[in-house]
Amino acid sequence: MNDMQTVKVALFSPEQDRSYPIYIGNALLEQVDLLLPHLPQKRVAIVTNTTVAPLYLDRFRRALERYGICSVAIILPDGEDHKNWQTLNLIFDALLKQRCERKTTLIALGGGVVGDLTGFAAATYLRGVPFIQIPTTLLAQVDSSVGGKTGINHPLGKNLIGAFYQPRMVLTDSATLTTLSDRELRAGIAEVIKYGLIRDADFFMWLEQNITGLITRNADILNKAICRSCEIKAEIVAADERESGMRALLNLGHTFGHAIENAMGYGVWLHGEAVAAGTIMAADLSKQLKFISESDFKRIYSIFQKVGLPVIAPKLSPDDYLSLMKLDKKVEEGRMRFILLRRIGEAMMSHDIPASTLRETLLTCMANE
Ligand SMILES: NC(=O)c1ccc[n+]([C@@H]2O[C@H](COP(=O)([O-])OP(=O)(O)OC[C@H]3O[C@@H](n4cnc5c(N)ncnc54)[C@H](O)[C@@H]3O)[C@@H](O)[C@H]2O)c1
Ligand SMILES: O=C(O)C(=O)C[C@@H](O)[C@H](O)[C@H](O)COP(=O)(O)O
Ligand SMILES: [Zn+2]
Repeated sequence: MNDMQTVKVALFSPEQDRSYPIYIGNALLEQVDLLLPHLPQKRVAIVTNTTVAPLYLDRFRRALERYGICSVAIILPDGEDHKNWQTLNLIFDALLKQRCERKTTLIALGGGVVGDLTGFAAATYLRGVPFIQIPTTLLAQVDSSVGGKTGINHPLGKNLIGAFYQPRMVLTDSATLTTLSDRELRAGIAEVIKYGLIRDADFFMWLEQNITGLITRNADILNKAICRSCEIKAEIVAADERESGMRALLNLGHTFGHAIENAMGYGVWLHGEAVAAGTIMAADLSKQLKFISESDFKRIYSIFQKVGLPVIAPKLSPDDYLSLMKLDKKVEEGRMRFILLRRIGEAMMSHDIPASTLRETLLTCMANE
C-alpha cells in the first residue's frame, strides 16, 4: 500500500468547522503542497528536538523553501523529562525573539513529546496560533498527533497542565519510522493494540495475525495499522472532543500507566511500555469482575508479550499506586474511574471497583521485587 490515505477528523461546532485531514503515506515529508492550503502566512516555526533535527529538519526546510515558505527552527532537548514548563518557555522565548506572529503556523516535527509541547505552545502563544502535526514516531502517528490533547507533565503527574487544541492538519510520513529504534517502535504498538481492544475485535485479531510484520516494519502492515488506528481515534474524538464521555475509553491502561511513568521517573519507562503494563492491569480487573474470560485475558497478555512489551508492572506499594492514581484526570468527586474491557473490542468506564479487587489486581500484576 504505497498510496496516500486520508482520514478525516470531523469537528463541527455551531460557529466553525474545525475538521481536519490526516494524510498517511510513504515519503510525504517533502509534499509541501499538502501543507499549503493550511498555512495562512508564508512563514512557519518548526518545533523539533535534538534527535529528530539531524534526521529530518534540513530536508523538510529545503522542501518548504522550494514552495517559498521560510521557516524558523526551534530545537528542544529530547526526552519525556523535558516535557515541562522550562521547555515550553524555550518555545515562547524563541517565538518572541523571532517575532512570530498570530498567523505564523507552529509545526511539530517529532514524537509525542514535541507534539504535546508544540500544541500547548500554539494554544497559548498570542492566545492561539495555527498548528500542524508532523509525527515521526509510531506512537505519535497513531495517537498523540490526533485529537488535540496538548500539554506538559507536572512533577506530581502526567499531562496535568494543558489544553484541548486541534491541529489544522496531520502529515504522517511512515518512512520516518525507518530510523526509529526498536524499543520506541514497540512502545507505539502498545497504543495500536489499545484501539483493537477498546473498539474493534476484528482489528485486534488482524493484529494477532500480523504482529510479526508490524514488529519487523513491513510497510503495508505498518500503514494499515496506522490508518485503522487513526480512523478509530478520529471517530471517538469527533463524538466527544473534550472527553465528557466516550473519549475516556482511549485511556485504557493509562490510569495505571501514568502512575508507573511518574513513579519510575519520567522517561525511565516509555509511555507505551507503561500503557502496556497498565493495560494488563485493566484486563486483570476486567477478568476479576467477570467481564472478560481467562482465555481473552491470555490473548491480551500474549500479544503484548510477543511484541516484547512489559506485561508486569514495577513493584511499588499498593498505597503508592493508589495515591498516584488519585491524581488521574478521570477522578470525579474524589472517586477513581477505570476503563475496563467488557470484551475484546469493547471498553467501558466504571467507578464501582471494590477496593479489595483493585488491591488484588495491583498485587497480582506487579513484580515481586
Ligand atoms: N496528546 C495525546 O493524545 C497523546 C497520546 C499518546 C501519548 N501522548 C504523549 O506522547 C509522549 C510519547 O510520545 P513518543 O512515544 O512519540 O515519545 P517521544 O516524543 O519521546 O519520542 C520517542 C523518541 O524517539 C525519537 N524520535 C522521534 N522520531 C524519530 C525518528 N523518526 N527516528 C528516530 N528517532 C525518533 C525522539 O527524539 C525520542 O527520543 C508522552 O509524553 C505521552 O504522554 C500524548
Ligand atoms: O487522546 C486521548 O484522549 C487519549 O487518552 C490518548 C492517550 O493515549 C494519551 O496518552 C493521552 O495523552 C492521555 O490522556 P490524559 O488525559 O490521561 O493525559
Ligand atoms: Zn497514551
